[in-house]
Amino acid sequence: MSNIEQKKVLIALDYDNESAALAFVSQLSPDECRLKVGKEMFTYFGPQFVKKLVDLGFDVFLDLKFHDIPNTVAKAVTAAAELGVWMVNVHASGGTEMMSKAKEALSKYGDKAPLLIAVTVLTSMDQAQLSKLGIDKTPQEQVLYLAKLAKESGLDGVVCSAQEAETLKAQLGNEFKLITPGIRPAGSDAGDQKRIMTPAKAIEAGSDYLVIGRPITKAEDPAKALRDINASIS
Ligand SMILES: O=C(O)c1cc(=O)[nH]c(=O)n1[C@@H]1O[C@H](COP(=O)(O)O)[C@@H](O)[C@H]1O
Repeated sequence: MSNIEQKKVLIALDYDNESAALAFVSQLSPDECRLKVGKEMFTYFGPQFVKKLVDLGFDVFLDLKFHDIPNTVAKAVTAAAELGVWMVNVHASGGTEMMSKAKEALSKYGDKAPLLIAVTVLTSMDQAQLSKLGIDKTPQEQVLYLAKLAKESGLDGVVCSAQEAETLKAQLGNEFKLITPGIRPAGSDAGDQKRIMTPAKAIEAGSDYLVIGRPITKAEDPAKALRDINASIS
């Protein structure tokens, strides 16, 4: 298995304890996965924690899902680029002006700019949840609609569920990256995730990267859980 194939897994480091997170990370190699830092760890441990992971040689996805006015988001993604992260995200529902301004702000980093990704419809949402927000489309239709806006705005890809991956690849092309959370190996607990798929099926459907948290971090042997998932998608 090549390193490129092995690095399709982005592990969601959703810990409330920095030492526990770092002890877990010490069992991993930057050749076998990338790491995602989200709102919980960033709020507890801040940019210093992100820097530690970057300094250990990991590609870091800073998952703060920025959603604000264009000026604020452009400055926030600039701060992410200064941290040296590999990927950063915004909510597509922040609009095309917000997304374009964020992309423009990263242009000065050239090859070193983080990938800029838009969240479409959260994988914890289903049709009933969308209807409650007054959105009359199916999750699939809404994801496609927002992903088209993200592409028009110059973004590098979207976060969606693997259930939409096939349609998005067909409509938006192979270069447009699909980052898919809601990944559950067969038999594992879905938890709060609604639109789920197994790692192998997600890759088959066209996912470029799999975001996986609890099925790895809460496993009895997390390093083995990662190895098993990598083996299942090789
Ligand atoms: O942007 C994300 O990473 C994200 C988007 C989304 O639609 N759904 C989603 O679950 N996520 C993140 O992906 C991770 C999934 O973790 P697990 O459900 O534990 O595998 C969490 O850190 C979520 O914040």
